[in-house]
Amino acid sequence: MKFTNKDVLLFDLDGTLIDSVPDLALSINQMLNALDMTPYPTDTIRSWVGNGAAVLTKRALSGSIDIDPDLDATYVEKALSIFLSFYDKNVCVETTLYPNVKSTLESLHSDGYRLVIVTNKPEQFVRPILKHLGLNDFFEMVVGGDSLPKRKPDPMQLTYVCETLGVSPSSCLMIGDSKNDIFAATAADMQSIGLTYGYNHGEDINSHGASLVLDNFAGIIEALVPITEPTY
Ligand SMILES: O=C(O)COP(=O)(O)O
Ligand SMILES: [Mg+2]
Repeated sequence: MKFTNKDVLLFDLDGTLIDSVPDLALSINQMLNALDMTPYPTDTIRSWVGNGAAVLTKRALSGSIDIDPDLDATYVEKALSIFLSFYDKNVCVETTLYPNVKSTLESLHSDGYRLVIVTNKPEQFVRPILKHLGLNDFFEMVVGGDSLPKRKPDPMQLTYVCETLGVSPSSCLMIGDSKNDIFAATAADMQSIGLTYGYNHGEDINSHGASLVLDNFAGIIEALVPITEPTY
């Protein structure tokens, strides 16, 4: 599978560019500890990541990916604000880049692709993490999970990128580790690449209809037919 005529590459963040679970798990467990609740193993928390901070908090309070419908809204608000304040202090302590991410983004950027982050993570954390890991200058735009009324798997963030940059969905490619990324791309009429090494709630990324599935981030370069200068 090769992609042609792609100008804009939309990247998911957590589970795609960065392994942020160590810092997320630490902050979730600090929050649970502050509320006198039992902490969870990192692997359990990993399977809850991908739908934004509020959903992660509700899953942690429920002790399950399936949110307890009887959670008290005021209690959730309090827990979320505790989680966010702990995460704010530990946003990039043990977070790492996945293999080949930096070199691949560098190459795509210098080849003239326009690079955008579309994440469900709250926007306030995104640029600080990108700066810390030396990726910030590659991205001309960041859309967070709280930047708009809806987030992935809704297509709103992706459509917003198209409108803001003045491009059509057919000239964009969404790249992510979770079904939320693939479903959002499909709903926005965009092609997509799924990456196998991320979180995806323990599910197989092959089963969600991605245009292509890759094991290695560096494979993105080979999957793209290079943008060529117009010939006169
Ligand atoms: O739920 C999160 O915060 C992670 O979001 P992402 O995988 O869309 O970057
Ligand atoms: Mg992700």
